[in-house]
Order: sequence, then structure tokens, then C-alpha cells
Amino acid sequence: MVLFSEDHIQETKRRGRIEVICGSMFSGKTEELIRRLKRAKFAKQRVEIFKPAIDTRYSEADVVSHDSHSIASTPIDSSASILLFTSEIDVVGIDEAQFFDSGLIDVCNQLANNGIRVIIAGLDMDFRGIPFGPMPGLCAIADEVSKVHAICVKCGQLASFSHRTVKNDKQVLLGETEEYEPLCRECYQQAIQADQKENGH
Ligand SMILES: Nc1ncnc2c1ncn2[C@@H]1O[C@H](COP(=O)(O)OP(=O)(O)O)[C@@H](O)[C@H]1O
Ligand SMILES: Cc1cn([C@H]2C[C@H](O)[C@@H](COP(=O)(O)O)O2)c(=O)[nH]c1=O
Ligand SMILES: [Zn+2]
Repeated sequence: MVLFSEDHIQETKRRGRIEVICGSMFSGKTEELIRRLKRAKFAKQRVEIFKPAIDTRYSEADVVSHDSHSIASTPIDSSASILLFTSEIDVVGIDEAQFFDSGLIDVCNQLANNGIRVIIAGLDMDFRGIPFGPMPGLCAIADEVSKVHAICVKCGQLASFSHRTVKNDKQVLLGETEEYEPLCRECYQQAIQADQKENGH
């Protein structure tokens, strides 16, 4: 089995493709994105990295992992802006893709069709367990999808769910360990039931 992007032929071939890294919060999506992008830079490929401008958690401009790995990026408001920055580029990285508009799917297809390697990281599900923004569409058009997992903070199994630990119903709520915890399916179900009980449902 090829683990992540260690398929050296695909990694260094200058051919358009779409790679999606998805999973819950704390699953290592950003670390894996940064790892692939740094390797592309070592290979002297021209790399451009984007993140949604609303994601100001750790830095206005850099893409930063929970473990403080970072790489410089361009914050943008709309997926269409990506096309303005990507002439003469070999590799495009996109973090927090769940926050982008649905136009991102077409933008990524256009980039890959023009020979660019596109690497996208994003949350596949929101705190309710519902597919998040353009992520399901991006998984559908991807050449390769890597689902990564955090460790369930309750039982130590693999976690696929991001449980929100504060009362807020909005889909978008920036946060970290104060607001979210990664849980496995079983512990997530239990947590949701406990939340409902607490709210009188
Ligand atoms: N419960 C957890 N399971 C796994 N990693 C965790 C957990 N809590 C904190 N971390 C940290 O989060 C890092 C991954 O951060 P990051 O790549 O930013 O994840 P993501 O982008 O998926 O939220 C791990 O290397 C680890 O240091
Ligand atoms: C589940 C969920 C998360 N968010 C926010 C919280 C964080 O700011 C990001 C996810 O970052 P990570 O790199 O994956 O840790 O998304 C949200 O707005 N809504 C949600 O339902
Ligand atoms: Zn668990």
C-alpha cells in the first residue's frame, strides 16, 4: 500500500491531478498538506498556497498546523481568486477547503486540466456530522483521497468526528481544543445524546 503521497512517480511527474486530504479536526490534514508542499518545493516545483481569509486562528497569512508547523500562504475570499495567481505554477495547495464556495470544485478541475497538481485539505464533516461545503464534491472529482484520523479523546480509537463542546448552532465557528474534541463514532453518538439531554430534547 502507498501511504500518503510517497508514490514518487506521481509526486514528481508534472501532470495535472487532484489530491484531497480529509478527516476530522486534529487528524493531521494540515501537517500532511504542508509535508507534501514542502517536498514539492524541494523538487524545485513552483508552489502557490491558499487559505480562506476568514481563517485567522493562528495567523493572518500562514497555514499553521495544531503542532505549529507552518508555510506561507495567500488568504483569499473567493475560490475564483485562485485562478488569478496560478499562471506558471506547478503545484497548488489549499487548506480549510470546507470554508470555500462551491466554485472551488470547478476551479480545481480547471487547474488539474491545465497540468497543475492540486492538493486540498479540509474537514469532510461539520460538527453535526454533515458533509461540509465543497468537500464532498472535491472528493468526487479527486484522483486520490486520503482520509486521515485523529485519536478519540475519550477512548483512544481512531476519530472521524469533530464534536463541538460549546453551545453554538452556526456551521462556521472557528476554534480549537476549547471548542472542539475529536471523537470516534461511538463516543460521538454518546456525546450528542448527552448534549440533547442537557438541552431538554
Ligand atoms: N486527539 C488528537 N489526535 C491526534 N492529534 C492531536 C490530537 N490533539 C491534538 N493533536 C495534534 O494535532 C496535530 C495535527 O494537527 P493538524 O495537522 O493541524 O490537524 P488538522 O489540520 O487535521 O486539524 C497532531 O500532530 C497532534 O500534535
Ligand atoms: C467541526 C467544525 C469546525 N469548524 C472550524 C473550527 C476550525 O477553526 C476549523 C477546522 O480546523 P482544522 O484545521 O480542521 O482543525 O473549522 C467550523 O467552523 N465548523 C464545524 O462544524
Ligand atoms: Zn471513542
